[in-house]
Amino acid sequence: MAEKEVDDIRGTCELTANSEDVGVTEPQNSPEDENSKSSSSQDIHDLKSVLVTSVLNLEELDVDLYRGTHHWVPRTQRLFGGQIIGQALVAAAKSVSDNLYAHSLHCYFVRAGDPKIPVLYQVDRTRDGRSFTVRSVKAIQHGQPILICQASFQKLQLSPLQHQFTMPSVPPPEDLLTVEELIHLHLSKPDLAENAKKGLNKLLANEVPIEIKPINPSSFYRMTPSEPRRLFWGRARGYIGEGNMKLHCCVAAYVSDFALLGTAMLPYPEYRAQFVASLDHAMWFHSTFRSDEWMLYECESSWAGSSRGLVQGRLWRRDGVLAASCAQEGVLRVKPVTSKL
Ligand SMILES: CC(C)(COP(=O)(O)OP(=O)(O)OC[C@H]1O[C@@H](n2cnc3c(N)ncnc32)[C@H](O)[C@@H]1OP(=O)(O)O)[C@@H](O)C(=O)NCCC(=O)NCCSC(=O)CCCCC(=O)O
Repeated sequence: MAEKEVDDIRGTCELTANSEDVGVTEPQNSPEDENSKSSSSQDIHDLKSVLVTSVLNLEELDVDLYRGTHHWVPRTQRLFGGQIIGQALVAAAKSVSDNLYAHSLHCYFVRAGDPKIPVLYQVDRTRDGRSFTVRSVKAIQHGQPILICQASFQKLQLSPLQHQFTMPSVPPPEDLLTVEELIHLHLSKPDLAENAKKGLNKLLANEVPIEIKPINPSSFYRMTPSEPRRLFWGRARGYIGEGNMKLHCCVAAYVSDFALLGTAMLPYPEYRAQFVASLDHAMWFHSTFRSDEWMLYECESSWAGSSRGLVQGRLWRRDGVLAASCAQEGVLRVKPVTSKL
């Protein structure tokens, strides 16, 4: 395996990070949750997800002021964007009443997050309306904002207007391998270089709180040039349970930053990332879902240029209901694979 391939697997795997009662969405035109668990997957869900016991479990310091810590930090040594978004949504949701559900959020990542210290979340109660309520959250480190986020919440309101795209047809998660199983497959190759083995073994030691099953592993890992589109099944590792949609939205916000921006690099395997970071992230919640059950994440990039890339994501329940959509722009500074610089 080439060094770049290990790097790409590492880049993708490392971008899953680390969070009890949160405070975010509910059934908007919600069909029944048909995402029932298969008995074969039950055993690995016996342990509560570290996402709910740790990362999304913020400490309340004062009114509308919270502190979040990190469970996992990517190799880049800057905080995982999904963690900051998920924690910001938890903080926002804590100041809204139980009959309000998150329907959208809009964030800018203005500075890199420092993994050595916790993050403070300061909530501003921007507006409380009859139907919609808006919160602004500043994530702060070293006295300066690292993320600014607006989140909007709505009372449950039904409507006769309902449509959605159709979910792509893909093999079910039961027929696919997890990232860890794929790594084991690579490790079993007799001609694998020692440094590649070392890199892959390090990856296996990572405690990534999300389980991933790529639909097409070779394009997922940029082994061949492909259209800027990436599909994978994903779910929170461990048990979360049904009932708390607020929490599931925060977990989904966390997951939504995973492997999204890298989609814009899929057509260019001859380049490797030199500096890749998300600049902004928006998300819309459409329906009830369980983030600890398999959901299809469909990522596509509509544009790249000017050292930036634009990507869109759709999160599907396995019964075909569109649960959430997101969009993100990021910095993409690259260098040729052959470059030693
Ligand atoms: C750094 C951000 C994006 C702002 O950039 P800029 O305005 O350029 O800030 P500076 O502080 O002036 O520079 C930072 C750094 O970059 C170098 N730089 C600047 N311009 C250029 C250039 N044209 N060419 C080359 N290098 C340039 C500059 O010299 C500095 O280098 P250094 O001195 O070595 O530090 C800023 O807004 C920011 O950091 N925002 C936070 C972004 C973030 O942390 N996002 C969340 C994490 S990323 C993530 O979790 C998702 C990744 C997904 C990847 C995937 O899906 O595969």
